[in-house]
Amino acid sequence: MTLHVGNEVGTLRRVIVHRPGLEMHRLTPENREQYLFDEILWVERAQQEHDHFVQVMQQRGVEVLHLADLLRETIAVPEARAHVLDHSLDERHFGPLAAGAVREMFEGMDDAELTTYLIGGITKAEVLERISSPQSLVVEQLTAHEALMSPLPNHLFARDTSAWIYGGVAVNSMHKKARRRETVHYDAIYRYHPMFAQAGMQWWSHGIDSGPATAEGGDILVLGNGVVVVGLSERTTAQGVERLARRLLASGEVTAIIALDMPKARAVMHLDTVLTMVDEESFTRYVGLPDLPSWTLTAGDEVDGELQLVVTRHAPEDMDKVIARALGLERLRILAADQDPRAAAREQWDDGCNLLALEPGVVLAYARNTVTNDYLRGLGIEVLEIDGGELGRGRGGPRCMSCPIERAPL
Ligand SMILES: NC(=[NH2+])NCCC[C@H](N)C(=O)O
Repeated sequence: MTLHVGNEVGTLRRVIVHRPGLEMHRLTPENREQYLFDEILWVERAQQEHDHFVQVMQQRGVEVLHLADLLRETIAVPEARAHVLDHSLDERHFGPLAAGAVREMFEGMDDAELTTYLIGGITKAEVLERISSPQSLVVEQLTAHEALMSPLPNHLFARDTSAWIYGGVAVNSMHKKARRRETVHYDAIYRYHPMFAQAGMQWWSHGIDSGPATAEGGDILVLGNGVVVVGLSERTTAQGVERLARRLLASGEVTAIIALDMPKARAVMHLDTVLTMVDEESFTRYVGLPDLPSWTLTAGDEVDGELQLVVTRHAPEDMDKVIARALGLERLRILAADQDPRAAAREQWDDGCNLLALEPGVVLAYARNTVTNDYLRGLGIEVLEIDGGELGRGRGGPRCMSCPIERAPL
């Protein structure tokens, strides 16, 4: 089996997901916003919904890997364990007084326990159950149930933190502080986990040291035909796209990157909240999305060993044409149910456009978006539904909750 994602809709073979756990129990009405959730979750129900999500994929023959298993198996490698702790626990976060003692505490945990707290974060009270209080202003000023290490509830949205693009992986630098430590986990998994360490894939980016040059997987669509579409969004910056584009184009695996200039707003925080692919020529597109200006990036000359990029601007009204041309199509088939703008906005907010294709013309969707789903069915598309009443509270649907690592070619 090869790790390769050369398109958005070819038969999905292997995918990484994350089942909600301890980290979701950490969300409160006070902190949910800081953690990018619009509501707190009924965790047990969210887990049931997630189990169903996984089951639907498995029934279609998809091999589903769980982030927590991958992380646990990764930190079983001593070098990987040290790498994760080095990048998770430095004194900028814990202060010079507590950092040593906290590190020792984590080093003493077995792989399963360490995995739980790396993802779930740890409170002051949980630390003091294990070690006597270090002399530390950082620890001192927390109340018992405040987090000494923050939880990572957005690991649920596996799509964003790493993204497979053709024969390589981009380990992404995350825009929001609440998500930055997620990158450490994926970085370690792809470097050290036995499934990936010898796989020989390309690394399109090392988010762990990319800082403000952010790019997130929800903004990246691998169209096929050597083309990638990227959203310049609330989360993905032009700097991030340039860095990614340079490596992609230098490899020769990618011939063009189309960057769409998106509105910067929470409701459309990533491109896949408004545009996803359903089959080789069809896209669901949110009707409220205006035509966007775009740029095509292609390879230029090499100057002093560095590939220069050619940047070509396109007018908003050419958006679909630019994408169609790159795909070698006459035109795109744009799918958007006919409904009043408020109803359409409600379904977009509930991830009606955030579809995960399991094969061409077969998509996974939240059941609540009845108008969109019925409309797609009317066009002969097979829509597999899951409940997302709880899962959707952090604003993400089936596409966001999945990180494909292998898809069949078309
Ligand atoms: N690819 C996506 N649309 N991801 C949705 C991510 C939602 C998450 N709560 C965030 O704000 O980051």
